Amino acid sequence: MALPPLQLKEDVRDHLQTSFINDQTVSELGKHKCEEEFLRLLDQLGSPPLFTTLRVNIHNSDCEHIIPLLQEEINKQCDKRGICHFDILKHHSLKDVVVIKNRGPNLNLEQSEKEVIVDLACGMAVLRGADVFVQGIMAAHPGMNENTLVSVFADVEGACRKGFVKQFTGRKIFIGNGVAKFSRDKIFTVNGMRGVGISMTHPLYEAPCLSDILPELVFPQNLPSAVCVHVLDPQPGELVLDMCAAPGGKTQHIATLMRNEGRIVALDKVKQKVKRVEANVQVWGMTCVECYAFDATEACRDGAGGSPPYPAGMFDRVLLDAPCSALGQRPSSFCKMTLPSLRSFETYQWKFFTQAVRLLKPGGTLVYSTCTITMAENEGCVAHALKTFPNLELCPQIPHVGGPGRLCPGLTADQLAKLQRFSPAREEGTDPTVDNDTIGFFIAKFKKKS
Ligand SMILES: C[S@@+](CC[C@H](N)C(=O)[O-])C[C@H]1O[C@@H](n2cnc3c(N)ncnc32)[C@H](O)[C@@H]1O
Repeated sequence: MALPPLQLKEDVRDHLQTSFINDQTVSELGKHKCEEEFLRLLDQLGSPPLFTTLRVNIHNSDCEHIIPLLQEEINKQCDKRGICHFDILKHHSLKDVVVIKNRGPNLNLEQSEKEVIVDLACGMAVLRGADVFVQGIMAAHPGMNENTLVSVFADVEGACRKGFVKQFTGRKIFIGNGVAKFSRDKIFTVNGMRGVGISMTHPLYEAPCLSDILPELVFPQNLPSAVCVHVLDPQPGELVLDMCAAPGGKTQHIATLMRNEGRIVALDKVKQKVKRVEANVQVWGMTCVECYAFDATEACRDGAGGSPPYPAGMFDRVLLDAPCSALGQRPSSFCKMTLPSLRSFETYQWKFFTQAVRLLKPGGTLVYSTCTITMAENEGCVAHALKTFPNLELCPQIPHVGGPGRLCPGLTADQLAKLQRFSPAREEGTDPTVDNDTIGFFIAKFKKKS
């Protein structure tokens, strides 16, 4: 293993393990297999997916036109970095997704004694193809000048102080080699330094760097997020609510599938983040979206009007891409979350869920999704929803490229088959594919009975 498994606080890990290795899973697979699967899951979460996916703008163009343009941009980038080109292919079933196979891990890289330490978020972005931006650099070897070859490490536990001079001996992981764009002095003494600080010429994992590539034509997005909006299946002319919209990737996708016809209400609690949603829909020329900074747990109020809150029974479709513990994100080396904060998501999500059900028209569609792996935030939430709201019916999903829901109390085999869980712990011996080597993600689709 080139990278260590995801490290969790002990009680969080125990909690997860107990819910994963439950009576149902043990009787189906046996305890040993369940334990192995859990370890595989933590291993995979520690490494980046081997595929990069981008959603393309099929409102103004199509894959046939966009792939050559994208190929040209990415080839230029590869030539600049001195790495081989990547092939870009259409996804086998999603008409608006293209796929790039990354490379790695490169286990033959020699490490330089000139080390650069970057913060964990920066390190995780590098593992998915980014360069090191100056803001992410925590420490650098005193002999680092412009064009010095350096080895880059991520500070796993956030223990390195900015500008630390000696060699950092805390927990760190090697993420590749690169060339410094500035001297150490400049990075730590000149105010307001920005831009690429280390160009990653030999990263542990090679993937294209996608920031700002053809923003009006492509949107880098994890595959399950794109699947989620296809499952919602919004139609031109409908009234759709995106309850937790920022940064707006799914809002942009909903607008595209609606061919910019109809009305989408996009809410997010954080005002600054709402600007990102606006920018992401504008860059694709979408004008059917209204964005509001609003607390979606209070989005339904009788007698309300044209801006939030809204009256019950108003929306044709609701997407609840809920705030969650985000334990499906990859790569992820270390999670500081405590057990009480992990557990707090279940109650928080329920507040959104009850509002979503009220806001939906009879006959309307609700899609609930998370980017986490816990049972309580996923299958547990669905079981609770079906018990609480007899007027909700669980629906099959199209497309269904992930696996079924995970065995748990309260859901039948038929119901689990209607859920879509993307689990990075793919079965032992199976090759990674774009559909099984993803972030951890969960989708449930409901219909409100008339
Ligand atoms: C999983 S992210 C949504 C990602 C988004 N759907 C996308 O695809 O780009 C969850 C979002 O919920 C927002 N959020 C958290 N609490 C909220 C609340 N009470 N009301 C509305 N949005 C909230 C967060 O700010 C965050 O942007």
